[in-house]
Amino acid sequence: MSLYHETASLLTTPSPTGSLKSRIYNPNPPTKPLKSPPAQIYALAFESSKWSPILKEVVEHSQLLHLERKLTPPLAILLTHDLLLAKKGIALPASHGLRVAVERHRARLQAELSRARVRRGCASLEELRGVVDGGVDGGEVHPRWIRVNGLKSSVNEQLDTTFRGFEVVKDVGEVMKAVSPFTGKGKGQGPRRVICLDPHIPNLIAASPGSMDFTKTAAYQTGAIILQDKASCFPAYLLDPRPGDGDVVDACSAPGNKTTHLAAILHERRRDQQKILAFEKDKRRAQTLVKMVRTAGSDGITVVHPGADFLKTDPFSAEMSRVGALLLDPSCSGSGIVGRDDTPEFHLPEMATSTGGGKNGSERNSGKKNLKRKRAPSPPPPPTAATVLVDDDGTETVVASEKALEARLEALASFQLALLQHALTFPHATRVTYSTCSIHARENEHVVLAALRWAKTQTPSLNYSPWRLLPRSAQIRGMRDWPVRGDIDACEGDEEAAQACIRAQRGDGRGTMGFFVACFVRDLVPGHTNTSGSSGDAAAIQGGDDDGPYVRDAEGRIVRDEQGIPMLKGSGRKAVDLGAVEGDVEVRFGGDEEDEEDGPFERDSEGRIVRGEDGMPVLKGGRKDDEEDEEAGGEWGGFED
Ligand SMILES: C[S@@+](CC[C@H](N)C(=O)[O-])C[C@H]1O[C@@H](n2cnc3c(N)ncnc32)[C@H](O)[C@@H]1O
Repeated sequence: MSLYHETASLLTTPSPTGSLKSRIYNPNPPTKPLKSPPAQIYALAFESSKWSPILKEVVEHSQLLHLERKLTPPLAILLTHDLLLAKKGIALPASHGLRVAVERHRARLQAELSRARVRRGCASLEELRGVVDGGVDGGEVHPRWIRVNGLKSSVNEQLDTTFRGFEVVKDVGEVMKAVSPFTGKGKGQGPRRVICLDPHIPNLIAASPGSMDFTKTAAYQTGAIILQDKASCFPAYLLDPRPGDGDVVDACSAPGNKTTHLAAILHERRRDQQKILAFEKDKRRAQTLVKMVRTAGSDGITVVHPGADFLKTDPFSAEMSRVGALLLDPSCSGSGIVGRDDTPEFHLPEMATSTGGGKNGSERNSGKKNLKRKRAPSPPPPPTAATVLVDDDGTETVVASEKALEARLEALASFQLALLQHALTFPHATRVTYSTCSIHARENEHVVLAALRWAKTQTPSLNYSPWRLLPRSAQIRGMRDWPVRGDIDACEGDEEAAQACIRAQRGDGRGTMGFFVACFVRDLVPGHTNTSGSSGDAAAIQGGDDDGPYVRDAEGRIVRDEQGIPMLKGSGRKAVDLGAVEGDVEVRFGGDEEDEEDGPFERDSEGRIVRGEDGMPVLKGGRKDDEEDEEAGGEWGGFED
């Protein structure tokens, strides 16, 4: 059986179980071994399915099935695909009957493809490829998310170069609507090139699918832009590493989207003295990570540990002694990933069409022989989550029943919990994000709650308060504003925990993949020293960092002792001895910062206090702190930075 017959039979199996990949590589129940290379069958099946809405028109309008009686509808699509779109053409000997049957209609098929392209308003085949790759034909409309890499470029620079000529619209809904060379407004006008700047994640842009093949741009090839789903940007942004956090661990790093995002965040906040320690267990994937880190220009601040199992790291080793924040994004079921388990529908040409054939064509098509020809089986229904799991490392597991799915999720959840527990044992860590691209509560809220329960008894520390979830109100602004939160039932009715958890859902109009993230935090107990961030502390003591010289808790509030005295970073000293003079500390009069959600001072979008040119904090309402001091006339209100 040829490659084409095997692929046709695979694509037309009635009621298939599992995704296309699993049916080729790991069929359940087992089928006869394939004669053609599985990778070749997969590529042909996937690509032809993707193009099949267009190829269906080409085959129908060219009358191919009526002119070549030995072709079946699936064979016609597969062979036409390779003839018109594959680099090497039809993979059969030149004299093979099927190849000859299709090649003799090359000109006619080519002309029909050009017509189909023009009908879609595309000026070139490349443009049409962009539309098809963007999932417009048959797939779910999903924007192309592009993160501008602050280590290499800026949003303004990219707007002037890569996105020159793009229309800037106000939200992602408009971006998603702009894909309509087939439907709606853009019909017949070619794909509109539309972008919007994301309101939640800095430096993130959503572009209309099919507007451009960004992988071919100089910006992508030089690491100035990175293609990364919006939801996948949540963990590094939510982790929000601060100067006092010292080094940051990325526990499960490859391919490196979040590692490079962390690096960009540290760089933008001028925290290059902090290092990222990136672990990746899989050696092959670690190579991709190394490449990505280099291309993104993050190699200066990232130490990659290729082939290293995070579970085997010693949190008490010298290398880890400065680690104050960890990002944990372990392997998961991948159930939230867009386009992973969705094989595009395989569209088949109609047998008895007269389209484009005129009267003669219809008459010719009505012959007895034609009527006898077997009807093509209907296209396979898409696989369901209950039949296949494609994890985010690309591993597929066919699960034949709900019970098997449960067992698989259970196994993943225990592995995820073990990694999370390990992260929570780092002696100087005060922030840990846990994320998955899974939609299952079993891998998300349940793991988080189990880790919190475990941490209460297993990680007691004299230096730190117990681990807790960073509440929504204390999250960095974009994350606080993001409306999709954790599942309240999965959080056992705990509204606060559900609000602290962040979810993203596929297909809800916000243009993201399915995702989950939560941040664990704990505070340094007053009087104790966090030794994790010596570099950050040094800067803080000299007054050189951006959140002042005092120890702050995970929510940015100044930590005070029982008498209300702020603790100085690094030294564990009190900021001032009440019996002594104010000296080098700044004394603030007026309301206590804890009276308000984020204190009395103006803060920027990242929660940092805004200061005037002289370095004085600007009070809400526009006055500087020293002006307030004079006006307040000496009423004691504690210290502020
Ligand atoms: C979800 S992917 C990480 C994606 C990555 N954070 C990104 O944004 O590009 C999970 C990765 O964790 C790796 N991994 C799994 N178990 C690990 C372990 N025990 N230690 C280190 N890496 C591990 C897998 O090989 C896989 O590359």
